[in-house]
Amino acid sequence: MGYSKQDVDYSLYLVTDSTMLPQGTTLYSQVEAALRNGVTLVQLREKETDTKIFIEEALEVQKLCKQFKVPLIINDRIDVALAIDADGVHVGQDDMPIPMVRKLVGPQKIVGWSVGYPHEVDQLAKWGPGMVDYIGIGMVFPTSTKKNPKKLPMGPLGVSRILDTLEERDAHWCRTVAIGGLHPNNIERVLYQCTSMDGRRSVDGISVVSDIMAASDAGAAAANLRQILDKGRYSFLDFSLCDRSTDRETLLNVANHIITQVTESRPLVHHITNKVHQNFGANVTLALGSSPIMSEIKEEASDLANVPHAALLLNTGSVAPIDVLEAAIDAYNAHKRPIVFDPVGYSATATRRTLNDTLLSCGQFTCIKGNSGEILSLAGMAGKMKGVDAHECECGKEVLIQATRLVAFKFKTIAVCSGEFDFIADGTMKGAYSLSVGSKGIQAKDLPCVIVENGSIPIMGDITASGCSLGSTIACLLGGSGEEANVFDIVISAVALYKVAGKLASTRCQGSGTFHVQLIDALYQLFHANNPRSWSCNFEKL
Ligand SMILES: Cc1nc(C(=O)O)sc1CCOP(=O)(O)O
Ligand SMILES: C=C1C=NC(C(F)(F)F)=NC1=N
Repeated sequence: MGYSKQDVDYSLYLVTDSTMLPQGTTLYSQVEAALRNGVTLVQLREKETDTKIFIEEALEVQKLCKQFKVPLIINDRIDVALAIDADGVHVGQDDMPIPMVRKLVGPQKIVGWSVGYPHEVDQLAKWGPGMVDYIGIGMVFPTSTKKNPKKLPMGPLGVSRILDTLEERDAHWCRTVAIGGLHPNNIERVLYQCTSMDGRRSVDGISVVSDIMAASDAGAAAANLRQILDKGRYSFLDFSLCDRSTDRETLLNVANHIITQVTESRPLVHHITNKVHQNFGANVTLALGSSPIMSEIKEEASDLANVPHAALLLNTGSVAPIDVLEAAIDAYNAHKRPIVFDPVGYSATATRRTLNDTLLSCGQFTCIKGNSGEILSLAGMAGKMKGVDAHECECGKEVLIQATRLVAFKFKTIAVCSGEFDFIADGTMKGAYSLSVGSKGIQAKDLPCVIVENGSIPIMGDITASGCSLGSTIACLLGGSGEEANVFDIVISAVALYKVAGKLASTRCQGSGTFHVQLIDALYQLFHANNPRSWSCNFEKL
């Protein structure tokens, strides 16, 4: 190998499989086309091939790799790797133990290991730098390529957890690739979402089998993956994620402009929400000059996402089947339209936690909004909760600010923690992602955060769907905004509008029944007056 192990480029790692070759292609034609179009590392993985043929294939593939100066890794078969003097080997958890592999291949060869759990990183760290050079983190998404998988898909959150463990164990020498069900429709999201909490690590590359090996045009498939890797920006919205300073003056101007745009565009706000919220959410949406639709029909999700200015409010108090929710997330992500996610009762029960975790791993949300209990749980700070109900969470502002920033960072989203004080943090990083270096040192504590408050409104907690309808309000403003708007400003404007309306309604109502009606009136009046300068709430920019 004419280069040192440190120089290996893990960015686009092809793992071969001869059982899925399309008509008219061969193992060699697919590998060569892939090498010609940006693959930087090749692993020969032929689980069903006899040794003699495997050796012949390995020697042929080795010639191709040498032509393109790309290292060749042999999967599992240490004997074959030694026989042809390959550049390295990759072994799984049930294959030959790593220390034995290292002893056989010597210090110069690349040794890769399949890792699916943090405890396997603990072992790798114990062995130290001379053993494992890189790990394949998988499987990220479901895949039919790996027969009898022993692991469940871990999702982007699972990848981030492995990256965190590498950082915690200071395994700085170890490189990483993600693998499992990776395709053009989800790779940007993996690169964007999978960063360690210390801001220092993201995966060094992605590894694919079927996206290239089963492609009728392997060169085009590889080139497409290459451009995704080099792009460095996940544009999950068709409007900008540009940064904007949110001082009060600017913000009030922006709020006025956003409301004007909503008025002109009358956004379609697609609610998938719980039965209690449906009627009230529809009336809040209408009061805000927007058009509500409550649809839980899987087949129409794509048509609705395609309607100009559509936005999705996904409130997991809904009892819609999970495949409907996942289809809606896919549709709105595919159409680059905003999704507001309200993980109602997150972690209150194991069922809800599992449902919410599944949804969190299957898409990119523009905004995640919850009460303090939900946000603390999402942040992994549930220990700070006193009870599951928001009112009982008497933890201080500092803790809630920290939790809101952690949720924003973990999910690369605009996180909203609603309560007497509303906390809003921007973790979108303007959609930027980089291989290897994570968020370039930016951590949750560094994220922009704004506090909106307007005095306490106790009666807000005495009506149904008051929190859920903040979600409707955020979705209306996100749906109606134009391409130059900034998502952080839009969400802050929506939170402020809702807070001012709540306060106004609480001074006019005679009880919780009229509060409901007064809240809709206040939203209607504030929206149509469109005079944010008159809004009484305070902003604090941290
Ligand atoms: C070889 C392999 N290892 C996995 C793991 O999770 O360790 S998943 C996998 C197959 C990945 O194939 P595709 O890119 O076609 O989904
Ligand atoms: C099972 C595997 C898991 N990961 C990888 C790679 F991505 F290449 F590291 N290769 C494998 N064969």
